[in-house]
Parts: sequence; structure tokens; C-alpha cells
Amino acid sequence: MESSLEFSSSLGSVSSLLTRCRTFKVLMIGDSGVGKTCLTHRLCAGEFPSRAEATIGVDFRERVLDIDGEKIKLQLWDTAGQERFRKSMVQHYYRNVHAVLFIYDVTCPTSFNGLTAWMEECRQNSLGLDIPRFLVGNKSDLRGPHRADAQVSQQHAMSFAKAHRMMFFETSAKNPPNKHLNRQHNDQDLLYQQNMVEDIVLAIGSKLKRQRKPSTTNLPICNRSFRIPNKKRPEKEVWNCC
Ligand SMILES: Nc1nc2c(ncn2[C@@H]2O[C@H](COP(=O)(O)OP(=O)(O)OP(=O)(O)O)[C@@H](O)[C@H]2O)c(=O)[nH]1
Repeated sequence: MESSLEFSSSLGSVSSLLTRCRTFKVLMIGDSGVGKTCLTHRLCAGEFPSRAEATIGVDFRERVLDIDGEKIKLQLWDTAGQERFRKSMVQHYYRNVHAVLFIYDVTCPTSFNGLTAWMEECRQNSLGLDIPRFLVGNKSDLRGPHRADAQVSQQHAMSFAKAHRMMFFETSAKNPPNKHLNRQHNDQDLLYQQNMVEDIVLAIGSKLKRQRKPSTTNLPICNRSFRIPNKKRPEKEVWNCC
């Protein structure tokens, strides 16, 4: 009896080992301070980190999703926004990328204007237009009725997303999402949702699941960090960009 139990449990482990799990590399890019690290934590661990420091080189986080019975692993590459912490890494960022999240801060129009430069960097690194792109306006919890000129309007961002065939989300890595606020869909690839961190993960996973060339067995097996050695990791400065 004991041995048959052992046998069936080892069969279970073998079958779980054989369970298909495709890994996709997802690049998080955007100006320094827009919240790439916090959003990566939130998307993968479901929480806002208690401390945020400037990313040096790149950090990794992973999230495994079950989409219609298939395991999809998203490997989020949280890249450095500051030029001095990224310049020697840029080529690594863009190798074998399956999706890109362009992130800006909704309370910082400069970070939105900076998206063109990030798109240009993608182009220079031969990122094909077939790679799914997502536009994410972060820090929606800081939106207020005042100083509309110091915020990026949702209409403006939506037009940008539509023009560049991106799926658009506005969210906050900090505040819990409210699934029932201001939700609008249309049947195009463009999707606008307010404050839905979890829906961003699902949208990326669902989009990638439909991709024909998903397998990335050549991705490095790396759990968390890939940093430029011998550089001190400074505390994040307070951001007053706009
Ligand atoms: N209020 C609010 N603050 C946020 C949010 N996301 C990030 N922050 C804050 O914004 C600052 C920068 O966040 P990071 O996640 O380190 O920004 P980053 O884009 O990774 O910056 P780099 O690593 O320099 O590229 C930190 O002080 C965070 O606490 C958010 O959704 N709401």
C-alpha cells in the first residue's frame, strides 16, 4: 500500500514536471522614478514595496499564470531608468523580448513625453512592431482635481496608445485596485482600464499565450538580479519631476 502511494505520488511529480510552462520575457521601460520597480513588485508579489531604490542594471521578478489550463510564466525585467545605470546593459534588455510595458507617471508629463525616446530605443535595438506593447500610466492615486496641466490626461494617453497599437492601462502600484471604477472597454485591441493591476498581468499573459513563437528556452535562469558589479545602490531620491 505504502509503495503504491509512493508510486502514484512520484507519477504526480513527473506529470507536474511535464506540465507545459512557457516563459516570456517582458520588458519594463520608462523614465526613472515612474514606478517600474514598484509596479513590478505589485504585478508579481501583489504588494507595494516598503522601500524603493533606484534600479541599477536590471532586476527580475516572475509571475506564473494559469490561463485556460496553460501555465504561462512572465519574467518581468525591471530595467534602470537612469541612463548611468543602464548604458552597459541595453543590449541585454532587448534580447529575446516578448512584450514591452512602456510606463509613465500620470502626474509627470515629462515622463509621458519621454516615451518617444523609449520607443526609439526599441527601434534601434531591432524590436519588431509585432512584439506586443502595453502603455501603463502609473501613480493614478496621485491624480487630483487641481493642476490638470501637471497631469497626463487619459484621453491624451489613449490616443497615443491607439496610434501606436498599444493596450492602455492607467493604474497605481500603490493603491489596491478597485475593479468597478470607470471601466471602459472597446472591442479593438486597445483597452482602457482604471486601477486594475491584476488585469494588466492577465492581459499580458493572454496576449502572449496567443503568440506563435513563445518558447524562450534560451532565457537565462535567473531569479532576481543581474546588476552591474561594484556599484553602490543609492537610495531613491525624492521625485519632484513636474
Ligand atoms: N503614490 C505613488 N507612488 C509610487 C507609485 N509607484 C511608485 N511610487 C513611488 O515612486 C518612486 C519611484 O518608484 P520606483 O519604482 O523606484 O521607480 P523606477 O521607475 O523603478 O525608478 P528607476 O529604478 O530609477 O528607473 C518611489 O518613491 C515609489 O514609492 C504609485 O503607484 N503611487
